Amino acid sequence: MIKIAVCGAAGRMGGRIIAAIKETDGVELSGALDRPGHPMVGQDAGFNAGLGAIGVPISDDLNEVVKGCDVLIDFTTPKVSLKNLEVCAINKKSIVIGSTGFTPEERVLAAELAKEIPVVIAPNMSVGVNVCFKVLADVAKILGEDFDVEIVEAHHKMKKDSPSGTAVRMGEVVANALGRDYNKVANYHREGICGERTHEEIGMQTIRGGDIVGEHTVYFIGMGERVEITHRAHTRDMFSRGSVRAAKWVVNAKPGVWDMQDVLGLR
Ligand SMILES: NC(=O)c1ccc[n+]([C@@H]2O[C@H](COP(=O)([O-])OP(=O)(O)OC[C@H]3O[C@@H](n4cnc5c(N)ncnc54)[C@H](O)[C@@H]3O)[C@@H](O)[C@H]2O)c1
Ligand SMILES: O=C(O)C1=N[C@H](C(=O)O)CCC1
Repeated sequence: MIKIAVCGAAGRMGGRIIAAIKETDGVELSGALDRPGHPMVGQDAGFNAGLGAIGVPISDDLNEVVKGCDVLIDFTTPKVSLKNLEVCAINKKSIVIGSTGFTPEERVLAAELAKEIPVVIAPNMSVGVNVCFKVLADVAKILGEDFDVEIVEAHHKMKKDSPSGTAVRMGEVVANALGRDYNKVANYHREGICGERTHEEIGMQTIRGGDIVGEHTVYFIGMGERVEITHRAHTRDMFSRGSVRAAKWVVNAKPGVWDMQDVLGLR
């Protein structure tokens, strides 16, 4: 039985991950963690999952929760995830990180901390989005330089980072396939007389509102036709099931940073 602890247990994803652990064979919830001072600390973790009491209280003691697990699933913020990664490395535990909004410097630090333990970091744990990542590279290569690339994403109004981690990854996949440097060609802002679109840029547009779970469209726009690749999430459950699948996979992986392409065998 693989012992999984969940960090961010009082959050939107935390509740769904606890529910996914409960429905999955071969795993058990060993601990649940949220930030010191959160009103749900001390309460049973099953309530946020809609399960009623399951006998695992939400703790604010990171070291104790990590010591009691084989793998930590963490959906919080980049800064919290880096701290969790450090504590997992000290205790030789695996970790699955779903938090988004990492800066390039934070990604380097994560890779440094992952030298001793296996780590999955993925901006999107759904099978559908990961298939999109794979086909986007092929589509970009086939359509080539004659098509302009624009990415539009939409999420709920509580989301803190922008653009989404998934949209950034889609931009990186397309830029790599076209031999461009994503950080140089991403255009996050158009306003006023900003001039014609450059050939190489990848436009990134963000919509925030209500309870949208997550939608991403990559547009390949040519003269006379366009191709659109869209993914729409209906619930958070395929992110949470993906994170449990990653947790079962990562406990047998070699040290280093992996992502869902590795977990799903899509590389
Ligand atoms: N990879 C994916 O598939 C995927 C899917 C959905 C969301 N996300 C990402 O997951 C993250 C969380 O999303 P959410 O909608 O659940 O957010 P949320 O705000 O509902 O939940 C985050 C939780 O983390 C807790 N937290 C904050 N600081 C903490 C600390 N120091 N220790 C322990 N817990 C702490 C918060 O109290 C909160 O309960 C975001 O970065 C989001 O973009 C990723
Ligand atoms: O709800 C969120 O927040 C989501 N974040 C991820 C991202 O930033 O790509 C995945 C989709 C949901």
